[in-house]
Amino acid sequence: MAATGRAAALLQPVTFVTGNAKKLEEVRAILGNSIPFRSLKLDLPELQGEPEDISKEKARLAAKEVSGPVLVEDTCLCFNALKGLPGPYIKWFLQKLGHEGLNNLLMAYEDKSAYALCVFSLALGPNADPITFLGKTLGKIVPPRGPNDFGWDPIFQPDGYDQTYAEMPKEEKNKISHRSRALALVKSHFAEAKYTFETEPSIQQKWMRLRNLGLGQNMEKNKDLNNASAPAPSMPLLNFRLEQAEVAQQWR
Ligand SMILES: O=c1nc[nH]c2c1ncn2[C@H]1C[C@H](O)[C@@H](COP(=O)(O)OP(=O)(O)OP(=O)(O)O)O1
Ligand SMILES: [Mg+2]
Repeated sequence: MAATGRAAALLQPVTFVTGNAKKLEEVRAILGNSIPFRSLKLDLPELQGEPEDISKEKARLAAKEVSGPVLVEDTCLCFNALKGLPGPYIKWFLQKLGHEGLNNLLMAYEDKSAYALCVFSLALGPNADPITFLGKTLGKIVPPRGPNDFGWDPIFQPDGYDQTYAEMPKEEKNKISHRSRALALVKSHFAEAKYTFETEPSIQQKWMRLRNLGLGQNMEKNKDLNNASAPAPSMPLLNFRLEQAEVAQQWR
């Protein structure tokens, strides 16, 4: 299902899959109501390799898990003196070395410059080729300053600012961050592609219509599955929804 010419109809809203609550918080704040999405907390296995390949593979795995359209992202912190490392491995470097250890990695170098890189991948379904969106913010690595509530924020000071990401008000970080720059491209893509979404309430309305027409015998027992607050759909639920949507189509 490629986004060419005609608007693609997505059965479900896009699911943003991440195991990181702080990422989700920022994505929510940055996207607002611009793209209808829901979230699923899942720590996906990550391939080793180039950031774009890691992100794309995450999207493929996520789309299989969700059986629908997904958005994922992979974040890198790249030190220029180390030719881009730790890059996508920053999570493990941070976990093992902490902020001080990351600073120490650069002790032998004068060049403390670094960049934060965010690679979002959108997969429209389990068999679709993911599309990537890159956002980059240049800065430098400094001894930690500010609240320690999100990863390496206290040691990254973006160029042109005298505060670290951690010291900045959230809205300020979200204006210039690697994540917001990548999401600006995601937003433009959605605006251009004009995807249409089969939203939960409309599925529910169709279900009500079918039930009123006496076609809902098998659906009564699945009623709770159609609750909009139900957890993200598993394969059987998606099939069930598909059937419903298809049957509903005939009765439009
Ligand atoms: O804006 C950020 N400011 C500070 N730290 C950040 C930021 N964004 C990601 N991070 C941290 C989280 C993780 O330690 C590593 C990226 O690893 P990464 O695999 O992308 O994130 P994750 O495993 O926590 O969540 P996910 O389930 O989406 O893969 O950098
Ligand atoms: Mg991860």
